[in-house]
Amino acid sequence: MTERAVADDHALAGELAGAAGRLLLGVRDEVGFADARALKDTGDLRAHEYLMAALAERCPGDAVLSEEGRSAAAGKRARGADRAPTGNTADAERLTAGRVWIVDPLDGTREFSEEGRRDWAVHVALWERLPDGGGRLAAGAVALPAQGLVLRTSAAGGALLVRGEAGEPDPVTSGPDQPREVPLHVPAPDAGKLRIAVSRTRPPEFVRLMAERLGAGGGSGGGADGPGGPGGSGEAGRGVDVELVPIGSAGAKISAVLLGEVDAYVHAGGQYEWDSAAPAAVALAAGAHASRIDGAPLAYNRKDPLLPDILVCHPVSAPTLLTGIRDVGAVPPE
Ligand SMILES: Nc1ncnc2c1ncn2[C@@H]1O[C@H](COP(=O)(O)O)[C@@H](OP(=O)(O)O)[C@H]1O
Ligand SMILES: [Mg+2]
Repeated sequence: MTERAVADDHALAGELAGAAGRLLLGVRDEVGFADARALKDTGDLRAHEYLMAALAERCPGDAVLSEEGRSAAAGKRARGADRAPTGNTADAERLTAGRVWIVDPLDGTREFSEEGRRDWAVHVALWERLPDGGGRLAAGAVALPAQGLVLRTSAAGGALLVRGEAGEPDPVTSGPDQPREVPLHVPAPDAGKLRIAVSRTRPPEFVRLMAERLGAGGGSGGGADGPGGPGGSGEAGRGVDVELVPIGSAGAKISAVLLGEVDAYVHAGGQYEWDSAAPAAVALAAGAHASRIDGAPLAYNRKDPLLPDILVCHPVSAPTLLTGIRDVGAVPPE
């Protein structure tokens, strides 16, 4: 039986993601931007080691699956490191564990190494085994250190936006008269418009095709919101004004959906459980739709952590997007 070392896993996820985020801001200051490889390696390793040590101390007995913990098995060390990173819980143990922390110590490593970019994140999620043998994301937090924000699940149910936890509070959005913690609900899109976040470096080709089709009023119109698009009038032939917005980091893109900066995130072609576990936990708690691009639920703590595609949006947009994705032939075969 796993010993529960904390009363509130949600607050702990937020605290650890925020602290790792502050540490990463310090690494940016210390290492600088002249050698991008050195900055990426140092950031990955330091945030990973911090989270591994903090989870071992605060939640002894829980299993951990971290992006950087894989390198330990391969005996890989970051440049300048005197040893390989602390390893993940062995697969045999993780796959029978009751509680598994799924963490990405630095998501959007490329953007972290580019001066001035704010689209990188720290992901901390908790997966919990259910009595029926299945599992669910029980808690999650995404820190956006360069934006001074943490988005996390709440013990009361729902999600919270916490300002100033991961870094300096943004002076535009935070001040003495602004509450530090506010409930977070995914906003509905404007009628007839869809801003879709895509990878800066690996945008799936089908998203552009889908945008063109939706813009031309195409699609099989299977969505509950009709062929006019999310919140649209549903008049046949009227297109949705689709804009593709390149953003780095899965966590930053899903946060952008929850903060109303974009309306959806669509990705395919490759990704792992740590890239989406924490942001998906927060998104679902904030009332968003989060699924595979064929509409199937996202499943975590599998033997193979590959989880190559994802759709996150307001539930009102999900039928249009799932239909649009299917119509351009992007749904992978079973
Ligand atoms: N085709 C692919 N294969 C493997 N990982 C991918 C991928 N596309 C995106 N990712 C991972 O998903 C995260 C977000 O990517 P992007 O910024 O391109 O949207 C990145 O995580 P890391 O930065 O932790 O490596 C990236 O490595
Ligand atoms: Mg990642």
